[in-house]
Amino acid sequence: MTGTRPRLGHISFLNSYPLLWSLRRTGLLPTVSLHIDTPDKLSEDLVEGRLDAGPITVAEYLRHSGSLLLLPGLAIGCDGPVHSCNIVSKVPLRDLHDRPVGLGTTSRTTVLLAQMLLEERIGVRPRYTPCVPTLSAMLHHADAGVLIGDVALRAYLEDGPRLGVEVHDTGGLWKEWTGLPMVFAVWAVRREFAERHPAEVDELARGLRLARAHSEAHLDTVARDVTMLGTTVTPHQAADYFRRLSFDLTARHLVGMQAFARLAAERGAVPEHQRFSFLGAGRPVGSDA
Ligand SMILES: C=C(O[C@@H]1C=C(C(=O)O)C=C[C@H]1O)C(=O)O
Repeated sequence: MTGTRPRLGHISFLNSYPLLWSLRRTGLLPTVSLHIDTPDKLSEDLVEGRLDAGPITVAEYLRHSGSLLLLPGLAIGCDGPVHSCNIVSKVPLRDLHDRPVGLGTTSRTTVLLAQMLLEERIGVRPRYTPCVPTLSAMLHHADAGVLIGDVALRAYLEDGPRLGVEVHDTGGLWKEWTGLPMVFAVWAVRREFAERHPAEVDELARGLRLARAHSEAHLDTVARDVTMLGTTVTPHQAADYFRRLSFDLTARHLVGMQAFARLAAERGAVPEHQRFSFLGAGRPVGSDA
């Protein structure tokens, strides 16, 4: 890559380990400046211009879509239960009316989805409160909580059953409700950065898609390597988890994202009439990965 090294975000959760595993092997890593953080921070950094490109939680993308271009073929989503975007609860969800529910501060999309599910699907109106994203904090301060990432996965695999709390999978609940895939995060580049550095950004987008495809072709090997992260997740659990996640942004995922955008707009949580603008739309892009 010539001159500019794009400042690229990377999510510090297990869900993004396959991409990092591949970035190390497919040659893109030395051409970028990688910033690893939680999705809330990365989204804010991208919107405020401290990053040039990277993953952004869908709720924040919908709030700032005018200044961003989506990178095709990249997402963190699911088509059914995902195991790491959960409502954990001491009581059945239908008993949460007027009860405190903690919203984990690392999430912007799952916390919105959980509110839709609780209010529009289950029919309760809890009292929401922002909360440190750990299971113990949630259960200490509230009757239920919304958690994402590794702590949510651990709640599903170990802590929930051990502590006797219910773990409700928002990906699964969304699928039962709408029949659609759910997209939690997309990859985007700042529009003005893409206009100033078109060649670098095309190369970045192609390199990321190549890395995604490479990791998808080697998921069992990637899952075996998770033991090096010091996580309690076993390679078998990791392989199952990685296969639940959708890393591609397919036409069906976009339909799911549109449905989420509509419901979010009805609640006044994001602007109405979203148009998703992709990098390369309207002009020929070099060869595709
Ligand atoms: C599947 C996940 O997707 C995520 C959920 C996000 C959110 O709720 O805002 C943001 C980014 C992704 O990390 C997860 O975190 O486990």
